[in-house]
Amino acid sequence: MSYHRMTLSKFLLEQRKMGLIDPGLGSLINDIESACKYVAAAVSKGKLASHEVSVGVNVQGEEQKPLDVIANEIFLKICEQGDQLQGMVSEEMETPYIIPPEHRRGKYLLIYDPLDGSSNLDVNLTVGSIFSVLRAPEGEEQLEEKHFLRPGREQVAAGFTLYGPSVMFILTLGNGVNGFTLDREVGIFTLTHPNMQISPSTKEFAINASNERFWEPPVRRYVEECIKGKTGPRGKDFNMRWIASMVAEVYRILIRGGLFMYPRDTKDLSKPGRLRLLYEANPMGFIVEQAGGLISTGRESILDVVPKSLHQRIAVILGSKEEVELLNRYHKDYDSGKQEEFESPLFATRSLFRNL
Ligand SMILES: O=P(O)(O)OC[C@H]1O[C@](O)(COP(=O)(O)O)[C@@H](O)[C@@H]1O
Ligand SMILES: [Mg+2]
Ligand SMILES: [Mg+2]
Repeated sequence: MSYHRMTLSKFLLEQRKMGLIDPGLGSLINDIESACKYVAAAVSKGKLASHEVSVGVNVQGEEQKPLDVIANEIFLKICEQGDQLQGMVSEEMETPYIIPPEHRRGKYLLIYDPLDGSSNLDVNLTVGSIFSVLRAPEGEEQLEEKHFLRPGREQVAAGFTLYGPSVMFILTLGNGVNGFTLDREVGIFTLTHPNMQISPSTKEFAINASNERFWEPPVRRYVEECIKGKTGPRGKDFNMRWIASMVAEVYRILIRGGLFMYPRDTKDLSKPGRLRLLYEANPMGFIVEQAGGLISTGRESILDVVPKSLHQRIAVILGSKEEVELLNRYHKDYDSGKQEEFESPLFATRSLFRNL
């Protein structure tokens, strides 16, 4: 039983008492928490939850799963009724949802990925929801798309959930990262992972290696050196993971360190990365930096990027500080011409996994 632990509601109350958040933000996090519990219940029903939902192709051109649509609706309905928002942006909606006047009393904007890693639903692996909270503009008559296009540094809260063997809620309000586990029998999130910290060094990295031939030289150099292990320049053996579910990858990094990247590649030059800036990279970046890690494109901190569009994609490198710093250095070396070996046409045709 979990009754001796601090609940998420009590945690938010304490934050309010200490003057770290205002009551509106506390209520909004409570609404998001409720939405996540409903999504968790739907996800755990699997195919049983999926009937009678019409799915299509979302604005990214990706096929929606029924649970993407169900989770999106749950967030919309619960967070609108909570009266703390002016508007919402979601992976599953092309344009912002402006809260109708009768509920538009709040001071915040919510940006979310209702279900992350949804390609894992069919195989019953961990998925989650990701959210980012911004302050709504003051004194604006009309809320518009441009009001959501703000750098990640301006987030006032961010978090994600895991719908896995246990349901978890990871939260930052800008003063550290705390993890809560759902006690399913009583329906309450309780604080199980206070003050989460990412270790600065690691021996684990995560990348979708099937894209190897499209990687830029600095990324190839990094991965090659990790694979060489003890016999290479890193002088230690590395392990590799790829879950194809960013929420699960970031959680693993919060627990035991690591490096995760979906870097810029040449697969589709119209897309500067796979992951989305507003509802994947920014909230995860806020969490990772609050836990002592780093997030970068390889060339700049993601949290400083000024978004140009709602569904903008971006290169993501995040996790243990020393590894992200190393990758930043490799990008710098390459851009300044110092990484000559990797510019040679010979290297471009070599496979990291064949010729070691
Ligand atoms: O299938 P790939 O190319 O390995 O991509 C995996 C990545 O795509 C994502 O699933 C994208 O998220 P969505 O499921 O919300 O579209 C990430 O969670 C994950 O890191
Ligand atoms: Mg996602
Ligand atoms: Mg999604």
